Amino acid sequence: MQPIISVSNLSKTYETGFQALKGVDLEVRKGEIFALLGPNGAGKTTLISVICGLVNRSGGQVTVDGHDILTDYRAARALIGLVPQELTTDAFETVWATVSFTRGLFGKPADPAHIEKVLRGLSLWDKRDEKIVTLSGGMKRRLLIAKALSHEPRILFLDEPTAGVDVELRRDMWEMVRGLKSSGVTIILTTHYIEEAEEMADRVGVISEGRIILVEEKAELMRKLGRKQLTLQLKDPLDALPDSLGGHDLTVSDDGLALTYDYDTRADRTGITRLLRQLDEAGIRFTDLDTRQSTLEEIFVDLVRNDR
Ligand SMILES: Nc1ncnc2c1ncn2[C@@H]1O[C@H](COP(=O)(O)OP(=O)(O)OP(=O)(O)O)[C@@H](O)[C@H]1O
Repeated sequence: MQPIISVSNLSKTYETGFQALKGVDLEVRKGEIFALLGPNGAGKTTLISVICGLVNRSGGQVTVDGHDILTDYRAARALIGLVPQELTTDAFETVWATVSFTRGLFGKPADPAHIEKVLRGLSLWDKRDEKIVTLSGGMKRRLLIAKALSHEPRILFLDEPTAGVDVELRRDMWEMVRGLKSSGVTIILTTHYIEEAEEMADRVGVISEGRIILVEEKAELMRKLGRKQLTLQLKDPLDALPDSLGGHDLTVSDDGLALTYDYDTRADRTGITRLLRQLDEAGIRFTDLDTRQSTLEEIFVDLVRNDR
């Protein structure tokens, strides 16, 4: 599929000499939800700030729907809506005025019907005449999104959209993001919350210390890298593992009634057949069994650790 954003060999060194991006290559596909995951300070905000033209690159190239972000800045920027982490807007403006004004900044003609739709979609319609200072934290977050959508962008960046928001707002945001995707908007979100990527993303990119260490389809990522855990509920408690089972990655629960076996779904042999045979030979009976796939969180922690 045609990429809508292409980043190649992008680097960024801040004035302090700190190299926040080290040769990033990334393509975001049209219409997808792309989650950029990474620990604190990994370079997520720097990367999206460069793509949105807020921070100058030190090297490399970025195009947005074919427009170079430097030489063709206006065209590139007009396609993008950015929901930053914090609100930096005139506190004494009303909700309606600030969202309408933001649209104008992108050279778009006034369109009260669109602004109304955006405000209603974010439950801000009743607050349209209120001054920003009077809004709650959650309402301010909604306002940030309204501003970003005011000029009907084709690409929406959400920088840690749900950090510190309540469950209701998080749910509303996820619903809004799904709605935007179904209308063809490409969404890139940065997050610390793995469940957010797991819930929302089509693809996941992991960034660590200024480098993209992995880009994968979410489902593929979980399938390929996921470790699985097999838990056997034992008929009789086990005091200790018999020597014959010493070769397996096994743990006995404190009460001796559950045995867990960790295995790698990528391995040619998972060892399950052998394990079950050896259990039988050792006279260990079980009453139930289940398997559990690693979460994206576990995968992510593993990836970042291995990269060090
Ligand atoms: N203006 C700046 N000058 C110098 N260093 C900076 C500047 N902005 C960011 N950095 C450094 O660049 C690194 C990457 O920062 P960035 O904000 O991109 O990370 P992040 O992945 O978004 O982190 P977080 O999840 O904490 O928001 C950090 O070490 C940060 O201290």
